[in-house]
Amino acid sequence: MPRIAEVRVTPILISDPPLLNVQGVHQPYTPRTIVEVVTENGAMGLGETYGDLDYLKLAQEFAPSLAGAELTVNHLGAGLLETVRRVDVERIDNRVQAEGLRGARTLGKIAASVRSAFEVAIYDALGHELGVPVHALLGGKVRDAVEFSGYLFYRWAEHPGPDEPKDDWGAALDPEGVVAQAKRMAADYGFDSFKLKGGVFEPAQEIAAIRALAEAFPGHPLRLDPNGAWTVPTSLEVAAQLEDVLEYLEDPTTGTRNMAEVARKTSLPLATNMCVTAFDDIPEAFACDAVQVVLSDHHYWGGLRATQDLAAVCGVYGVGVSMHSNTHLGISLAAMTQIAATIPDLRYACDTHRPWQTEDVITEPHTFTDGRIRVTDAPGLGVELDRDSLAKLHERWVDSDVRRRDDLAAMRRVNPQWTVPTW
Ligand SMILES: O=C([O-])C(=O)C[C@H](O)[C@@H](O)C(=O)[O-]
Ligand SMILES: [Mg+2]
Repeated sequence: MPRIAEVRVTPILISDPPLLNVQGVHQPYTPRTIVEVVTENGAMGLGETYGDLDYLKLAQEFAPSLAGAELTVNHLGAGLLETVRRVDVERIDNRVQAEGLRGARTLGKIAASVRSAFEVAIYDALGHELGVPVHALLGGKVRDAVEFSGYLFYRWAEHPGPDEPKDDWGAALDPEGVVAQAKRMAADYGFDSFKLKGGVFEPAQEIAAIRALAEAFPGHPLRLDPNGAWTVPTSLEVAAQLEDVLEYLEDPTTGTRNMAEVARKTSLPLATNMCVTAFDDIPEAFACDAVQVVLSDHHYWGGLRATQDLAAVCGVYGVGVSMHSNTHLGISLAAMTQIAATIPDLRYACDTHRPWQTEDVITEPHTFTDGRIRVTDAPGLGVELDRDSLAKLHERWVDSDVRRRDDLAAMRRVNPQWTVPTW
């Protein structure tokens, strides 16, 4: 087996538009961590994960231990566990508000997210060593293209501060704005299905937005995701009103018990990237049929093989599997596409934030045809690092004091009284 010669971990800050969710609003810049694994033969592999300070610290502490190791992935778990024990957990910052959008915040999930960046980078490097795509290393693709869904957000036209990044999407704060956004996504990317990020306005307003989408796109699969903003009665009320047009309802409420109660009383499937977010969550949630679709995030599920394991477990229980997304760049999108290509029973189009990103660290950001990304057979992930861009985005990180994503703090810049709402 070739050995790893060098590992580099680079924190960056990327521009992010003012997208609204139940926590608040995306900050102008959000952190990501980029991992490079270089083999003794000069092959290189890339990985990407969350960039909040605790993830970064763990990645930085773990990286040196890989120098000289074999280019394989099975030793990653044990090595990382050792690092987790060594890192002073007290120093790990515990106030990351964005975590509320992806379920419980646990050290296990943080470690899994860090592991995933190294796992992906090792598979990428191995693919380059062997001249085969990552999907071949994972058993082979079962489809030539992966379908994605248009991820719609209520949003402001601009961030509130001067000299903050801008884009040309404009505001979307009512049903008309949401439909206009969906039309542009359909025209530019060919998406067939749409997910609206809810939990922003009163449920009645979000029901009206979904109704407007159903009218503009008759028969197209629609989803609504308020990130657990609703009580059980509100969830049931919304479900009753949208039963005829939603493909699934995503995390209407929080907690296994509440989700199970909603699931028992609606015919709509419930999807989640908040209720079942780790293997430990599965026994209880599946036993009470709390969720019908698990939306994986290969970062916090622990990597590409873990995502395949998740799909296998879901298959046994008749639970659907698909993918949620979080502000990501092209390395993670390449990884998502490669892993999605290997999962036989992928019944739903995956989420992606790609249309919202104006920057990337790969030389050729992905394009969509008919809402799909072609599964490349090029070696590794099939993407190339844009060194200039990485350096520029790292410099931004060095010059800034933003060290975590914090949608609540970003909203409080505009509304100091802001608290996370529940309906
Ligand atoms: O499906 C989800 O809940 C997400 O994609 C989580 C994200 O963080 C989303 O809420 C966002 O970008 O605001
Ligand atoms: Mg979600």
